[in-house]
Amino acid sequence: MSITQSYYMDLGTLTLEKDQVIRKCIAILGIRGSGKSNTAKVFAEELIKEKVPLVIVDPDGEYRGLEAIIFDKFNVDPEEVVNLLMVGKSVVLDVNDWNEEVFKFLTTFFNILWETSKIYRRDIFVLLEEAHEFIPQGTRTPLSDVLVRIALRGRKRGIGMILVSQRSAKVNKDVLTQSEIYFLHKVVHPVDVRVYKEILPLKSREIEAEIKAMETGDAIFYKDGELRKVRIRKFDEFPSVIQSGEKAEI
Ligand SMILES: Nc1ncnc2c1ncn2[C@@H]1O[C@H](COP(=O)(O)OP(=O)(O)OP(=O)(O)O)[C@@H](O)[C@H]1O
Repeated sequence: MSITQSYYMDLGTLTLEKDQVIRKCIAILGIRGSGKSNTAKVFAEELIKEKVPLVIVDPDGEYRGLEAIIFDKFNVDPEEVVNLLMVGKSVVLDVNDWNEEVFKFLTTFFNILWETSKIYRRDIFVLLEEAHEFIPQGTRTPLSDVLVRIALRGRKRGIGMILVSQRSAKVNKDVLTQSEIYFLHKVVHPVDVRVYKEILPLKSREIEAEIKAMETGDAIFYKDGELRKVRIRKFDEFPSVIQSGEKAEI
């Protein structure tokens, strides 16, 4: 007798099939403390369980406890890190100490990832925490250029993207409006509420009422015209199986 593999991602009151999410662009938005990083971590954890590796760009050192290799020094060959992804390992790039070296590393890394995925295609995800910092609206850098290209054209090469941001209005508009799945946590600022009004097919009053009632972990889930209020489960910071919680040395 064989054990059937589960292809379902358990996110709390929401269950998604892996095939519904791979190669998609997913936006997770909300104010500080609304639970968006928790949502992103739960999502990442479920992808890893389904053998879909991620590269997580983490400016706040929040992505501990995942089955992933953590880099916080960038004197490594970016190609080697791309190769880890291509063999199915997830990677956290802890970019807390932001400087020119990190910027160059990320730019080179994502360009190599883009080129490699043309030849050696496998389903992977790029997760950008504080996405407005990397793909801002109205400003271009060599890094934002390659990330926007991946977000908009990555699907054909197997690359999905997860954007996490507390400043919806400051994220590159093309990428945000072309996202295919949204987790919209609480927002307060009228500029960010307006972004939700552009995304959701609801009346302004309805959106305002929904947002007002939201608590930490609550989100509006929106995908292919389907709209649901969901509650995301809490990420377990200390899972029983940690393959690599230490700093990476390669
Ligand atoms: N679904 C949830 N159930 C229970 N607790 C949650 C949930 N989501 C988040 N929390 C808790 O709320 C706090 C804030 O969560 P989180 O860091 O995910 O928010 P955030 O929106 O990403 O904030 P920030 O922008 O500051 O990172 C954390 O202590 C987290 O454990």
